[in-house]
Amino acid sequence: MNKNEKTFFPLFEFAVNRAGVGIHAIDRNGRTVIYNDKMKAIEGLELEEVGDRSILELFNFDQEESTLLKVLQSGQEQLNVKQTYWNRKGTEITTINDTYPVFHEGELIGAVEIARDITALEKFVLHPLRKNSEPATFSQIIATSDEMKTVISTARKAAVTNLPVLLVGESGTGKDLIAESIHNESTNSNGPYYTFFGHQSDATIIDRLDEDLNMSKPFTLFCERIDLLSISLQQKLFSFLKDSERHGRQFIASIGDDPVELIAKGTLLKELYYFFASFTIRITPLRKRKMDILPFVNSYLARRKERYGTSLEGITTEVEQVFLQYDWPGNMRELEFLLDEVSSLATMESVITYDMLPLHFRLKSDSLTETSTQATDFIVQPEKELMPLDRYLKEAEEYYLLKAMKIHDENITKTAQALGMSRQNLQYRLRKLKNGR
Ligand SMILES: Nc1ncnc2c1ncn2[C@@H]1O[C@H](COP(=O)(O)OP(=O)(O)OP(=O)(O)O)[C@@H](O)[C@H]1O
Repeated sequence: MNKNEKTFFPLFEFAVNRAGVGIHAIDRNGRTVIYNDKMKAIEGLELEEVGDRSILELFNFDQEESTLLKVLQSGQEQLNVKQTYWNRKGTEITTINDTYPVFHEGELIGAVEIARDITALEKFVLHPLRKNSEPATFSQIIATSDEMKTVISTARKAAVTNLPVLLVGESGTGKDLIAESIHNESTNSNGPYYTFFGHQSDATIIDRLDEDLNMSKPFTLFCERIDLLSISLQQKLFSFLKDSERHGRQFIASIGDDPVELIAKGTLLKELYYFFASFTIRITPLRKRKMDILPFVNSYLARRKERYGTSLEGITTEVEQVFLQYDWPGNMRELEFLLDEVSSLATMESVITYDMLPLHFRLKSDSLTETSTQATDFIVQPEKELMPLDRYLKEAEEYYLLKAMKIHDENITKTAQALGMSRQNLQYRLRKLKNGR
């Protein structure tokens, strides 16, 4: 570094770290030379971990997977590439990336990626329709158990009264679906339905609520997981709600745990709780109302058959037993994802058999059943149909990594050591498996 560069380096460093976008630059050998604070926040990595290593080594990317490397190889910029992924803290992040090759005196010297975190914007969206393109209504909600029947009848009352509603339940229990059903069956159903996402919102979004919502009337605002907002943002949201209460406006909120406990822990503002508490609806976790599992499976398969003409119609008794014994920590969402995964791989089968369940699920439900999945599953058996090599390798890797993690009490450092790889590499692979699911 010459004298000029030395003097200005702290200025460059300061500016790069204060930038509101993530910046990641690599030199021509793929080594990281800039990795700013915003990028760390987005990707959940520390600079020390990125260090002087090439990103290939760090993440063990396939060459095609890294935009930075692709740009380095092709010398062509790639603009507006949207990516959604879970960083290693398990947070879902959506970014828009621009990646540029950098030339100096006609020679390619590296590449720079600029990432804009648009998670909050992406999530603050008008939600007129759900993923299945039909407006959610109570009739789509599976409610065979007494617990769910009570939930539905209370929610129907809430739809009529227009009073604020608080939905309490673990992740994946259907709070979102119920909130939207309340909207669609209320007198507000002709107005828009907005979702405000607690886990990715900031003060700007609350200001935008003020600007955007005060123009429309009537509307429903669903504040999802308010317990994930900081207390100061909860205060800001509370002031907005208090000032916006008018006829024709329905406010619904959800929280992930018992409100009394959340208030005691200091993660839920008492005033905000009281604002919503007039109709508090508690949704029991799926493990305590297993009666709803099989009706959900049947309804899912029937919907899929009707929509895509798929051949799957049911599950074997063995799979039924596994489903009924498993605890479903991710509730209906976990069951739905599992069925999505199985159905997308099915071809002509009409019944879901135990062998069709993905390995990660069979491993989790292993201890619950006699038919556990063992390493022998990876031995080629003449009576079984061969699976494509890439799927076999993926499943074998998943089996091996999860087993290794289990042996080392889920400790990343110890497992990585035992497997002879870096922590980052192991974390990257686990994250990739999770995203792949
Ligand atoms: N009783 C049910 N009947 C039919 N589908 C359901 C039911 N419960 C949940 N689902 C489906 O499961 C998935 C997850 O539900 P939803 O997003 O409403 O959960 P949530 O409680 O809002 O989760 P989070 O707290 O993580 O936002 C959705 O696709 C939803 O349609």
